[in-house]
Amino acid sequence: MQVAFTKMHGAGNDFVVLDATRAPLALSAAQLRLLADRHFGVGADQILLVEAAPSPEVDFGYRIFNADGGEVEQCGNGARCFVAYVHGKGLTAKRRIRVQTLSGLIEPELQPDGRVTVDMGAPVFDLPRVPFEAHGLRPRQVDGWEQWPLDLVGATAWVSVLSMGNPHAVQRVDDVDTAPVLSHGPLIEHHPRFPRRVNAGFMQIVDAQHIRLRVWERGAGETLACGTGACAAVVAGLRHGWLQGAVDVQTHGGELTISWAGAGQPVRMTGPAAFVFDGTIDLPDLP
Ligand SMILES: N[C@H](CCC[C@H](N)C(=O)O)C(=O)O
Repeated sequence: MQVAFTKMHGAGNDFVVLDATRAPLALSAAQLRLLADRHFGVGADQILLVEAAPSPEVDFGYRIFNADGGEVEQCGNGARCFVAYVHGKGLTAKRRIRVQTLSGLIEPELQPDGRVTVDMGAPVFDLPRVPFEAHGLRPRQVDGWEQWPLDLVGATAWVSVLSMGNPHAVQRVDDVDTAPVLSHGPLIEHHPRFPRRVNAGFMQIVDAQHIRLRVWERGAGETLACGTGACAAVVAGLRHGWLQGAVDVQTHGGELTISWAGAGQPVRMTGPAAFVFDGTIDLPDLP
């Protein structure tokens, strides 16, 4: 099957974007994994599907699949690329669009300087909705908010737990360059307390308005940037009282700016979105 695609990235978090607005596109998990494969396919952290509006209240549908082929609820860097894609490809003349995802409505907006701002919706702290199974665990209160102990092999990670539509476990570290991202990241991702797995964030507080962040992503491994991970880290830092106001998040792939006005309010993320190339791939039928 010939599949046309566009390769994009948001701060180095890279995507294969597929236009399914004119005809539905049903790919198997094996086909999605092949598309994301950096040796046998195109290569990407996630596959983004652009779909026709599922209801009159929104402009488009937006589906996200990790490199492992699993569908997920939200992708922040992808949301910025999404609006750049639909505007750049002439699918809309709007610069602010309403997009339906599995986890709800988001509103990305193209800014005059080419960066994109996204209303990512409000964070969720209700542990069963993350989901996180806390029964039998005793949290510790750190400054303004709780952290939960995760028993890893021979170590305990104390994490702040929340959802940005997708699950996040954020821990504070002294130096992201020496943080155990590659060793502890997969252990946290697959920890039994997270029945749908989890994205593992490692946050270094530089000052009240600057952090450095690395994220081991569910279904993709360490990425150069994670938009929802940046939102989750800043929300955790604000709740703990370590951060204030709009926060610049430095990742290996670039810089994001995140702000949150508090409980029940949406998180706003601003950052880049880049086109890389268009292509087609002859995708084999893989069940
Ligand atoms: N790996 C994530 C999905 C992609 C999120 C990330 N690429 C972003 O920019 O938010 C998950 O399984 O929830």
